[in-house]
Amino acid sequence: MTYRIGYLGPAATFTNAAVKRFFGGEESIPYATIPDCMDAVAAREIDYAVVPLENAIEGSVNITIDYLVHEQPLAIVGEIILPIQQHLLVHPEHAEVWRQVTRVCSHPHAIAQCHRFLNQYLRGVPVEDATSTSAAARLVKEHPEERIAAIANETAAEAYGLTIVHRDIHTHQNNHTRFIILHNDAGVSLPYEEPERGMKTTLMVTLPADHPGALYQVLSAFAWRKLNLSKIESRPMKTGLGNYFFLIDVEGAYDGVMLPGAKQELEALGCSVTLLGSYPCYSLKRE
Ligand SMILES: O=C(O)C(=O)C[C@]1(C(=O)O)C=C[C@@H](O)C=C1
Repeated sequence: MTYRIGYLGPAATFTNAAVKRFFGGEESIPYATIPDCMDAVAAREIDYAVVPLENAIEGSVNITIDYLVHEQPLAIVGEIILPIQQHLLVHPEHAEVWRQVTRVCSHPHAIAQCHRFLNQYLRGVPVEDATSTSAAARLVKEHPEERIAAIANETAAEAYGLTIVHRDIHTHQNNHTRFIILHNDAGVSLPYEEPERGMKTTLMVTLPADHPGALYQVLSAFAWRKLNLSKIESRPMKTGLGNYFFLIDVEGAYDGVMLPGAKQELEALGCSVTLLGSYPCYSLKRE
């Protein structure tokens, strides 16, 4: 059976690279935005959506977290980590004069990953957001009459016939992005090899009321069970200033007694706890 995998398009985004390398020969379908891609899973147009969640330099992709929590409650069924290399691309006609570009376009997360380069080499040049890195590359291809640069990957340069005029322009070299695989059914397991990075569980926790030590109590439910947290992040509930939920990543699968026990303890304290997924974690190597 072939699966249909949705990703943030057009072709040659980093998300597309993660899908191609992880899902191999499955059918992949581009969507213009992350929410579109998630809605398509909910509507059962596709089997899985792959969306970016966090970058090593720029941090969380808030739209992914917020849409998952507030709008489209899909299950996280897998994680893929991909090495990220950002390059500066221009139309071949402008390769010699790339320092004279009049604007730089890319996905906001990619722009943020390259601030040092932009400050050093293209200070003062207007920077414009695109829906993805490859959407920016496509724009450059479609407007040879304008001197536009895109920040994107090598595959985008090939796909849109652009010249890479500066390689590896991301500010910190150890650049990686975490992508999550979303599905309608939390019970589905990925039909792939054993994950080399083991299992992880993501919980969304809201506190009953703000009081001294509330977060400490939450953390202690994990601490005395020796459950290792790999990430904790607060995001606004969007119900008013000062109201937050916490996203907590715990090493290990949601099985046995420890993690379900921690969830029960938090609920006994009056917290609301939602299991967003318990899933295998894969890492792709630099090609
Ligand atoms: O625009 C792309 O190429 C994407 O796949 C999106 C995205 C992101 O949202 O973080 C993915 C990886 C990189 O960190 C930069 C951009």
